[in-house]
Amino acid sequence: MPSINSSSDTPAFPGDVPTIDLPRIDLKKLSSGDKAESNALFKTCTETGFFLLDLKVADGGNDLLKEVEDAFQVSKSFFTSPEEDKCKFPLLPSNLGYKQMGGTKIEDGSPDRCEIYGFPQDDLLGLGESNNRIPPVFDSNRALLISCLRRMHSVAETICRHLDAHLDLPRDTFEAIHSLDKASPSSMRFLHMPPQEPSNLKTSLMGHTDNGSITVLFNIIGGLQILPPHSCEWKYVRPKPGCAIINLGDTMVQWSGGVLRSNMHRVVPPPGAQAASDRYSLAYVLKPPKEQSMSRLKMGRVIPQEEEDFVGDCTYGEFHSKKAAGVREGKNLADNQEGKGTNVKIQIDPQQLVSVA
Ligand SMILES: O=C(O)CCC(=O)C(=O)O
Ligand SMILES: [Fe+2]
Repeated sequence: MPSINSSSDTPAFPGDVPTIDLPRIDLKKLSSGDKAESNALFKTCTETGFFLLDLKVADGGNDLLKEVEDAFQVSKSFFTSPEEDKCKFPLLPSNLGYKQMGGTKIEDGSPDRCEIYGFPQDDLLGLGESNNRIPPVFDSNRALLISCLRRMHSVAETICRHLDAHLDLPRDTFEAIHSLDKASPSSMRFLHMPPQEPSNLKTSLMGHTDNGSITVLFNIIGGLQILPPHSCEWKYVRPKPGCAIINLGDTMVQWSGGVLRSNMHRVVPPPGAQAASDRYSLAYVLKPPKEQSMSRLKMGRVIPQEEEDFVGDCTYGEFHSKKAAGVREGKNLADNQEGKGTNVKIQIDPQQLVSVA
């Protein structure tokens, strides 16, 4: 397994593929309230909703990187176990559990090239009803996963604090919504994409916007692509050792009345020499409780109040089901939900849109 801290044991990411130059925000500076770093964070959250977060020198940053590396090993043990064993933990209606390779479709209606295990946060933290059956390899590594989850949640909280300030919201607005004390559908998502047959390369995970609030993503091998605002050309994100990739999800667009952005992204086979590598990723998907309202926040001087809410007054739980139903009906639900960066209608086949996280 390649290292998340250095690129020396990973085949090189090629220099000749189109990449997006995401800003690199320093967690240490954010944590100490650095103004310029905070402004850079807010700018990218309104433009693409994506950025790299440098963890290396932040307090606890290296501990998190080490734990993520260990968590990758745990997921590798799970994904390399026999299919019949993995299938004993099937996908639940909440999208948690094991999604087999090919369990969803890609743009052309063919099966995806990605297997996923979603570990519910509530189960890890002992909140709500915990009648989930957890695969033994994840179950026996709970201490590691809980520590890793708490660190990723704390990273998301730091981002929440800066967004509160820039949106002129009362302190702790987003933090309180996402408190670890409340039951929520948040999860740790482990993904595995094996190398593909070079003569038959297809999208591994189709285009989507994340339907939570903030995703803290770790990957080592390339393949993640973003469709930048006002563009029809997918661009690769070049993984940077020591950094997480952060992206905002749909709730942030709703609550901010479109000031923040949740951007379309997908995963394709790794480029160049990386194509022969197994690709593992870990996404901490921070979500609000199911009963949380999705209406835009009627506070502060930044969130526009004059327009209609995109999704009307509904709870997060209802929003989640509506989005999934819309996708089933073939409705393009991304074009008015991505936020400020969008002023052209993106032409995407509705079949490409799926609520994956
Ligand atoms: O594997 C990746 O790099 C991205 C995964 C992703 O977009 C997701 O889990 O929602
Ligand atoms: Fe995603």
